[in-house]
Amino acid sequence: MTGTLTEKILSRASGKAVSPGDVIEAKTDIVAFHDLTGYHVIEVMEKANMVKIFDKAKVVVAFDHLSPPPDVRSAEIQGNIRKFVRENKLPNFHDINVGILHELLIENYALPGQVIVAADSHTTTSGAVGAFAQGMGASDVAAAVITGKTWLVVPKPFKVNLKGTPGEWINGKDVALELLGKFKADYFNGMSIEVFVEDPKAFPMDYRATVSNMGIEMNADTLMFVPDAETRNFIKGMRGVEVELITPDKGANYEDEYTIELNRMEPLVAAPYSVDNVRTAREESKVPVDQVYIGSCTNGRISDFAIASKILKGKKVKTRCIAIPSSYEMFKQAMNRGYIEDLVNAGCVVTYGTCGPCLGGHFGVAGPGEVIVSTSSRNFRGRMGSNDAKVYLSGPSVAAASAATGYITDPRDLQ
Ligand SMILES: CC(C)[C@H](C(=O)O)[C@@H](O)C(=O)O
Ligand code: SF4
Repeated sequence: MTGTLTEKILSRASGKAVSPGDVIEAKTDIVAFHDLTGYHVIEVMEKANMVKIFDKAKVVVAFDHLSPPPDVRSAEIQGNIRKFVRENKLPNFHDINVGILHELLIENYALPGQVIVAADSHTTTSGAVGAFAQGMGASDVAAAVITGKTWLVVPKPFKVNLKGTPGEWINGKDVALELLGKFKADYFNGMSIEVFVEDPKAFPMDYRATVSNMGIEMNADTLMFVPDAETRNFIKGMRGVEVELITPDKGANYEDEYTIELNRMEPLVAAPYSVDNVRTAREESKVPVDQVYIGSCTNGRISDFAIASKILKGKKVKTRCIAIPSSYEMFKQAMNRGYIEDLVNAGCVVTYGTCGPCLGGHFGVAGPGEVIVSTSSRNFRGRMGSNDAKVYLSGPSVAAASAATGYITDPRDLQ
């Protein structure tokens, strides 16, 4: 039998040949939670009187949402989780100085062919390295922490082909927005998206992580890039290990497929209040902007900072601009390459490794009536603060260009 990537991974994890629609019990390779949901995961385990852990090495905990704690309640929650981590001797714990969970999973843990579940919807991000990664609620994650297993409905596979090479200002976000604009936010419900990249070098891991991250905005169960030379090089570069690549069989069956010609793409935005309200940045070029946010587990990686610094170096921002690399590692890389200095000199406020303004938590919450251009994942009403704020999602090139001019700006139109 020929299998898709989804079928091959889930067959391995469940110990039997699977097909779309099957309800299966799958072994989990990594189970993870963060401060905000970890609180509930632990509560579920304690209430059930089942505080045991299937494999301590396979549980990952990171502080990112309430981090560093903006209030007493958040500090208390983090304190309780630290205690749980200490008492259960969990080795893979990342306190406030490491970064956003999904970024840490890609940098340090996720491998092609794994099944990863975590108590956060953007767990799909690990699909970038070819893992079947799905976000789940706290109870399901608690069950996986205890048993090392989870139940799943095998999704229907959909194939996306990325052809050619993206232009200078195009990034993974534009591909995600293109898919959202074309198919809308609920089309991929019950499906897994498998992305085939024609030229592995043309679409690097950072871009892949952005697209996989937004897989959940497309309502897909997961969004995986078929592992290739880029996957191998990325993991070797980050962790010094060689990985085995798992790939779909030739002739595997997909529900449908869609091809994107990368060289024909233009910088896109998602206008308020929906991720699939997609337009070109040029169509929105009259909109004045109050604040720009460059960061989050969607677009806070080194290539995002490279683009932002290329645009803002030597300029002064005309909006408030907040820039947050998604992890300490990304911060250090951006610092060593001079990007942090460029952004600070341009007038940006920079910190690292927190969800911060992405979900209106802290570090730059949107005020009433304000217009925000953000590289993060969601733009529904109230997402980044006030219900009356308007959030436009974009990639880093449009975000940085908009900070430079004070209006939504396609970087090709910068003087
Ligand atoms: C708080 C958490 C449960 C949530 C998620 O699951 O995605 C958050 O990370 C988000 O991006 O909205
Ligand atoms: S950065 Fe935003 S999208 Fe990512 S986990 Fe944090 S709140 Fe969710």
